[in-house]
Amino acid sequence: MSGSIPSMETSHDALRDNTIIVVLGASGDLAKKKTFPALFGLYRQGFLPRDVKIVGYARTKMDKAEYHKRLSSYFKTNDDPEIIKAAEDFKAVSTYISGSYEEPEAFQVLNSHLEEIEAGYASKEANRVFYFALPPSVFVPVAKNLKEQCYVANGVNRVIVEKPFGKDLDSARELLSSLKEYWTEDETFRIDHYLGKEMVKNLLVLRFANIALGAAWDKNFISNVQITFKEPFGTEGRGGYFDEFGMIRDVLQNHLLQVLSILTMERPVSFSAEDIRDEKVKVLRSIPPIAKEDTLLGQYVAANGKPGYLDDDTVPPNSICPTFAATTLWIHNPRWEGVPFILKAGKALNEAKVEVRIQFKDVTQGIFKDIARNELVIRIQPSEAVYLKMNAKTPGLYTRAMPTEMDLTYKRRFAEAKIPEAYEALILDALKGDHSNFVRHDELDVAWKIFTPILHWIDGKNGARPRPAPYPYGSRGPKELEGFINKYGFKRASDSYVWPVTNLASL
Ligand SMILES: NC(=O)C1=CN([C@@H]2O[C@H](COP(=O)(O)OP(=O)(O)OC[C@H]3O[C@@H](n4cnc5c(N)ncnc54)[C@H](OP(=O)(O)O)[C@@H]3O)[C@@H](O)[C@H]2O)C=CC1
Ligand SMILES: O=C1O[C@H](COP(=O)(O)O)[C@@H](O)[C@H](O)[C@H]1O
Repeated sequence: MSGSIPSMETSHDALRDNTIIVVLGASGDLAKKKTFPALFGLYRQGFLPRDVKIVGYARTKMDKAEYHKRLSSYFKTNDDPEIIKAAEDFKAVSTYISGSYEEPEAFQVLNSHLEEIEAGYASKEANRVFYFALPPSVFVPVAKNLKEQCYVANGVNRVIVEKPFGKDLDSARELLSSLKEYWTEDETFRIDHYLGKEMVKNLLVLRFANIALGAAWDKNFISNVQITFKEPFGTEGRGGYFDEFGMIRDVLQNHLLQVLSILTMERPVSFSAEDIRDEKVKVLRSIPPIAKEDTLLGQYVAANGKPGYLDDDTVPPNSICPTFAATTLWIHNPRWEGVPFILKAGKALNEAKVEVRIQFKDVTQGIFKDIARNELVIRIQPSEAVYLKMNAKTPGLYTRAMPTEMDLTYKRRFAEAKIPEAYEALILDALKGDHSNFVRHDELDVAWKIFTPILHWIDGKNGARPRPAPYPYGSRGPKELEGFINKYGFKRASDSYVWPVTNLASL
């Protein structure tokens, strides 16, 4: 079939029936905001295995009615009878067990509950998928207890684990090796939810299915690349968690580095998980640890009636944790030598946006004076879009060039398409046994190697801790940002550029 990508569409170990999905930490924030809504979305669209059962597990004591009431509050039904009916059906296949994360006896109770469900299966095959919506402090005891008390011999067992995977290279290695004592790499699905985002998944196709783009994808044509994450809100009550990690561990070391690796890797031999991940690891290994000089840190302060980071009661007083970070990475390989990759992310900024901006080099001057550079912008969210900023003749009886764009805005081009939620896509991949969009152990190792020295410097491991530059809540970031980006050769578009539709609400 023209345009199909065969190895992406098939999978060897897809779970089609006799499957229980166990959500551990079912009372928590992630379960509420992402895991259960995604499971419900998949259930409603008929993507979960036939006769699936979903079991919640956490310490909080809840009876069935209370648990079901909670589940109902997690789903948006929009008063649509079809969705309301699906929510009732989903609750009918959902049960809850409360128990500790440390005690084997509690997991024996969970196992008995799972066996009761499985006793009703027509065949002996039984598959169990365990989703860790849990704080990392209990990852290891839960992994151990599940393996020792809840592992089935006559079927497939899988664990889906959430970040953070450690705080630096040593702690990540320790965590990985502890989990590996109980669960094999093949059974483990490490989520980085950016790998489930539609536009991130599109990067491979954009790059390798377009010969014109592929031909210009190197140091000969590209001047600099920015990968930007902006959130318009602060930590707002999550400061306790955030302060322990900071912006680099929260977003750059995982989400933005994943985007960078797909953007810069060589063409994989096939779309199989290992071929893709081999190439990602290879390019990441060509990146040396980030230098202090290539780093800009910031922390938001009160402005426009909004509180500063230090005004959040859950943040330790006088914290110098960065809520904004920009770092420049260099890839020492023949394709990318000398091209700066600027990764920047911040909380409490002026807008919500995640995008990749690839700025091409100047055209030869002579017939043109001060002509704008081409830029390829890949907007990951909100409102997925790809647009190429290019120069064109202004229509009329004179010859003048103006910057314009070729624009692929999804809502216009694919008006009828439903863009899946990242967690829906990833849970479905885990059920199919497809690891392509999950993080392999060696990817994680090399990612931490790149970031650990700069994180240790920020943590004050080798001397005084750097103070982040203040920036007002709702601004574009620290005032030093413009100079920071310009020093890597970025040239801002001239004032004559008319930006493409930015009123996303109108699309
Ligand atoms: N929330 C989010 O938006 C995101 C979260 N994540 C990751 O997902 C995982 C879960 O996050 P989240 O749901 O926010 O976490 P929560 O703090 O909500 O914890 C989940 C559940 O774990 C139990 N729990 C909480 N603290 C402890 C503790 N100290 N010891 C033992 N059990 C505890 C609680 O259940 P009970 O007391 O009932 O057992 C709680 O409901 C984390 O690894 C997080 O980093 C990743 C991306 C986004
Ligand atoms: O992992 C995280 O990601 C979210 C942003 O996710 P998005 O899908 O809304 O872009 C971020 O808010 C959070 O701090 C971080 O832990």
